Amino acid sequence: MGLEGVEPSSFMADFLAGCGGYAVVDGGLATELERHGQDLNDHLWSAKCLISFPQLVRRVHLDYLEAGANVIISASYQATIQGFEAKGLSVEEAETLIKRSVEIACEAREIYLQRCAKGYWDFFDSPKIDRHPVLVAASVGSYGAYLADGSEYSGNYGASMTLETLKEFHRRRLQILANSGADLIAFETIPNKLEAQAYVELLKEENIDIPAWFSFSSTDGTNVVSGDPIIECANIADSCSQVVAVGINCTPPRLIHGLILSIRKVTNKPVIIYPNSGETYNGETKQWEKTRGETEEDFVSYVGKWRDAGACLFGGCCRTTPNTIRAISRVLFDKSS
Ligand code: MET
Ligand SMILES: [Zn+2]
Repeated sequence: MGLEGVEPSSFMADFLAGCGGYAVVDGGLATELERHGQDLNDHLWSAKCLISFPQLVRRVHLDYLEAGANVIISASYQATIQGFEAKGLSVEEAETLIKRSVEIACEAREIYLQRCAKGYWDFFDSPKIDRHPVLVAASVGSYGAYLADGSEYSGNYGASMTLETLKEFHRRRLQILANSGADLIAFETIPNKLEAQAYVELLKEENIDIPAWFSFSSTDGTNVVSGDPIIECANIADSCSQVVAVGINCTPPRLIHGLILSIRKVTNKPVIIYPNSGETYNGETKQWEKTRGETEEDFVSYVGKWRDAGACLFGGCCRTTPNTIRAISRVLFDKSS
């Protein structure tokens, strides 16, 4: 199926065509930094690494590119001016770090493309990789991700939360990311309708001139984490002409198929999915817990089914690794090695 029946904007259509019909998105960033030994048990999460170990952030982006990713997502998910200020940084320093997150991803792309041009990989006898188009997506995490109090996974911001408050929270970072050299904005792990609406209005009010994707998360396969129906959320994304893909991230693989079908009922925009490993994050203990024993093999065995259901962009979220991405790439492009 793939692109059949889908009318993406020319931006996404051209990109997908250049990738061979489907695109591979990277895998978990913060959890991969943790796997490399970083202690990110902090309100800033992956953004902490922008300060303490930017070379590692670049290395992980590069690992994902080598694994076959066509899209890498910047380490700005939890990088907010308000969060950096709370750590004692000035507004100027915070803004520089947010911009830097995209620059680091662009540097990784540059290194990768240079290596491809030089045939570096053949020389080192690494798995052969084709030169492929690469986009840098600037990550925007939710207000709940900034709060780092679990509301990222409940979508519950309290009765007094308003659209205007959310817009003001996100406005400045979005302006910075839109002018950072990123190809598009990745609004990730959106937990409720209100925040999706805030993003739509901000894209318009701020005349953001790069495209965006909207990606929601779910724990029941029908609603996003707040309980708002995925269909209503996808409708909001569909209403915005700058949105070039709509989908799901940081959600267990077993729920993805049904969610793709729901999203496709209300939009013809390309569907993006990048599930987590199937483990569950416990906000209190701040640990990932095994749930139904989903393994990497299970994850990858779903990919063909997700493609048949109409998804066009495939990657991984928390606790997935470059190995997951390599396997997705093999399934999609039928690579023998
Ligand atoms: C909680 S979802 C996190 C998404 C982010 N792009 C990351 O991988 O770190
Ligand atoms: Zn995640």
